[in-house]
Amino acid sequence: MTPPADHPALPPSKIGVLLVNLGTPDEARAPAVKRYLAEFLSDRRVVEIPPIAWQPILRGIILNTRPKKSAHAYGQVWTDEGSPLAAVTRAQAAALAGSFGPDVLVDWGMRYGNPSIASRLDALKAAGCERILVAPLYPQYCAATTATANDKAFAHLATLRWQPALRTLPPYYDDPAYIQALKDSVEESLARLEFVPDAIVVSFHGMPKRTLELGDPYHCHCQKTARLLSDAMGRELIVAFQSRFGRAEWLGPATDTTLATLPGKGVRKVAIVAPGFSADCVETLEELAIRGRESFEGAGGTHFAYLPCLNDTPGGIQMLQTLLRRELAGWLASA
Ligand SMILES: C=CC1=C(C)c2cc3[nH]c(cc4nc(cc5[nH]c(cc1n2)c(C)c5CCC(=O)O)C(CCC(=O)O)=C4C)c(C)c3C=C
Ligand SMILES: [Fe+2]
Ligand SMILES: [Fe+2]
Repeated sequence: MTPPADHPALPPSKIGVLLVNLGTPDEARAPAVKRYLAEFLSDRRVVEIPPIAWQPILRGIILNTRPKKSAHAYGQVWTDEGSPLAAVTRAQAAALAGSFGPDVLVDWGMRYGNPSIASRLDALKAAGCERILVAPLYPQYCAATTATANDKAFAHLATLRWQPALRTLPPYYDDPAYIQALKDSVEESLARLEFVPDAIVVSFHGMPKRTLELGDPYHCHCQKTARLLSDAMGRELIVAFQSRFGRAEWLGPATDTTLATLPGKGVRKVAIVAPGFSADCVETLEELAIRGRESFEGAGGTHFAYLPCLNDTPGGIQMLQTLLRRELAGWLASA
């Protein structure tokens, strides 16, 4: 039956999957980094200082000093496909395309910068997706990452007259598929090394300690991931937290201090892995693989290896397929 003119025909109903990661500058140059940091560090889920006190510090000091330093760090890891974080997230979406059948479209977006969550939700909706699974790619829940990604998606829905149905991917810090993928990836990377490490450091992104006291489960999620990985591998792992920012106390022990003290304790060969990052990025490739190595070797370490994230490896993609298929199951069954 032909619909009346004021009710245009819609494309057939589809399902969308939107992979979401943190975000990254458009270029490895200070002005682009400044734009990105201004948006990121103005998020009240990330910096929980009242704006009246924080914005003068951010605009008056941090955005005048940090972009240049960070742009240098980005410059050291930038690729032909752009920022590693964007390149890997794009590759993950491409590798997942078609995994769930022809009626499930897979796209990707960033919480800060481009492509924005709003623009990709609009694109999925325009392509006929009436149901969208938003998948923040953070294994460990944190209000500063998972919650703010979901907030942003729902805030965009608040602007729409005709909303798609939305669901979100829960954290997967203890999911057997995630732990198995990590174990396989770490063991494959270790097998390729030309040395046997005395110790393996597991480095998670840090957070202000106060967030743990306020009830954020992030620290517990990180510890559980590390314990399960340690059990699966049958060996001890050293847990540490990286990327400290600002003057407040952060979760510890700090990765840089840990790396600098290990040689003094007889650990001269080390491997380091960052299971909280679903994609390699400036925090892993520059902070760990470059500066971490400098700290360790500067303190007398002789062998250092950074083990890559799951990224778009076959094992990483298979793990994402398992997690996403589980969330899509109800929708696929009713399609
Ligand atoms: C208050 C500051 C910050 C908090 C809190 C924070 C939490 C947090 N971040 C990630 C993951 C990533 N962070 C990345 C970069 C990055 N993080 C901060 C600050 C905080 N992060 C800054 C200032 C930067 C930019 C780089 C720099 O200037 O040092 C990235 C990489 C982005 C990229 O472009 O490659 C990721 C990923 C998590 C998981 C987390 C809390 C659990
Ligand atoms: Fe961060
Ligand atoms: Fe960093």
